[in-house]
Amino acid sequence: MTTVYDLIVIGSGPSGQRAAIYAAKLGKKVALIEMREVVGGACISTGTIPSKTMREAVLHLSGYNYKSIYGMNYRVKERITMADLAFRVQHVIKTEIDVTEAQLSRNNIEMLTGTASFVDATHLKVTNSRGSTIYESANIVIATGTKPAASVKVPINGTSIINSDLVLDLKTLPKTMIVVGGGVIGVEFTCMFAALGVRVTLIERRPRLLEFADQEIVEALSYHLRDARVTMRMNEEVESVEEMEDGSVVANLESKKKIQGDALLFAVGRQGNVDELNLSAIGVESDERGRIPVDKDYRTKARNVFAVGDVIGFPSLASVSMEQGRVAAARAFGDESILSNPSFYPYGIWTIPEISFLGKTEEQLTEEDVPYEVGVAYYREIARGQIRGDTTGRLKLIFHRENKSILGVHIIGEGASELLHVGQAVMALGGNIDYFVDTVFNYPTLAEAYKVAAFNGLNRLSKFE
Ligand SMILES: Cc1cc2nc3c(=O)[nH]c(=O)nc-3n(C[C@H](O)[C@H](O)[C@H](O)COP(=O)(O)OP(=O)(O)OC[C@H]3O[C@@H](n4cnc5c(N)ncnc54)[C@H](O)[C@@H]3O)c2cc1C
Ligand SMILES: NC(=O)c1ccc[n+]([C@@H]2O[C@H](COP(=O)([O-])OP(=O)(O)OC[C@H]3O[C@@H](n4cnc5c(N)ncnc54)[C@H](O)[C@@H]3O)[C@@H](O)[C@H]2O)c1
Repeated sequence: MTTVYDLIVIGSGPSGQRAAIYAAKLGKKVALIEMREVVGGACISTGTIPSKTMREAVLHLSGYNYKSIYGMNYRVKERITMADLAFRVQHVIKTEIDVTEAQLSRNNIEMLTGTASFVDATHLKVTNSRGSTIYESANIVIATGTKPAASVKVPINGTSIINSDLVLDLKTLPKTMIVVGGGVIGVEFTCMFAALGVRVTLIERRPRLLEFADQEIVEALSYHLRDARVTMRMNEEVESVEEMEDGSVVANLESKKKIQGDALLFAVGRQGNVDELNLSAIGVESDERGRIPVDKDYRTKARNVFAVGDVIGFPSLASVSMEQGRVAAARAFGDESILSNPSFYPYGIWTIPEISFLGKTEEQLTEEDVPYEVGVAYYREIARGQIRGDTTGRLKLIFHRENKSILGVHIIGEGASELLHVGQAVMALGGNIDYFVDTVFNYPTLAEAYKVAAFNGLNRLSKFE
């Protein structure tokens, strides 16, 4: 007898978990298929959680946040090892897995272990070491995520040539490191290794890093990278990578340059996990990056099959993936109550210093001929900035010149990702820049930067009145 469910979700990362839990809350019979031994997806095992925990350990042990107060030689631990970083990461991974398992279990979600593939649009085959079983469901959510993109010309060996899944497998901290790819992953790890004193060369084929972020903020980040002795090679493409006899690594660039380092991190994007799914059985095709096309409700061409999270492409964030999972599960059962607006989705980039933003960039607004003005607050003018020792951060508000509605919030500096949510709430609730002027903020806090930036912007406007 085939077991029948109301919803089957493939993949237990953030998007799959939220889809499964939302459907369970609607009283549906739900199963979650996961091919790994543990739940949580790339988010908990190899992506968000390990990298953000590693960053926290780097900041703490290197004393990074206090160097401007106690001097450049201040550090909590003299010789930081990869084992120091891995120790903290393993602890957080374990607790996150426990929390996730408990959530799934108390919502009565049935866990099926194995690799899922489509038989047709309502039947899935799940294969594990004990064999294959067929399950049936009227609705299916694909939440299979991504893996690091690979190249035959880059021999990943797990010791000196690695991808982001393998960073914590490095036995020792290299003295010099090559990072290929100036996207979020490449830049975040560049910052962490540079803060540990590693001399990093970052190679990016485009003219600038983090293309989707506001240019002024990226320029500020580039200043910090150079200050941390990072060499940036923009407009350069890595063609192949070689292991040398002495154990070092050489990146061969298309421009015929050769860059040598003790280790190389290959971070040139991600590839959707679609190979095992047998998508042709349901008439769905993925693109060359393994991304599955969907409509605004996350339905694929097979109308009862949804796809959410990284496997559908940009922005590929854990935060957004969770929301996509929730929306897809709701739509599968005709629930239109979730009114999620992608224009208010935030971006948090955990560089050092961190960057966070939402809404439009100055470049986008210029392109769209929107009349805007900008208000900026520098952390060095904010008492909390001085107290925390971050005097280089800044918060930029972009607002409409005529109705003063907020069009974008862009922050670089300590606490940026948390601080952004103040601007997000005001934007989402339809407030304008006057809100910040008329509101009393706790003092001394970084949130005060909103008020300073609003005054700065309004002062610029008043020059035209
Ligand atoms: C290094 C790194 C750092 C990141 N940092 C951040 C961050 O700071 N903030 C942020 O918001 N996002 C961050 N992200 C992105 C975030 O991790 C992803 O957006 C998120 O994990 C996507 O969730 P998902 O549910 O789509 O897929 P995943 O988390 O990838 O989970 C997919 C699951 O599906 C399973 N699966 C795949 N195929 C099958 C199959 N056929 N059968 C059964 N199971 C299958 C996989 O085993 C996996 O467990 C980071 C990513 C990386 C790589
Ligand atoms: N803080 C966060 O939210 C966070 C953190 C990490 C990852 N992520 C997600 O993970 C996803 C993947 O990140 P990513 O950085 O791997 O991918 P990406 O696609 O964002 O960046 C890859 C970069 O590598 C460059 N590149 C490609 N081939 C190259 C070559 N041969 N030589 C030199 N440069 C080359 C590309 O031009 C691009 O800028 C992102 O979409 C991101 O949303 C999010």
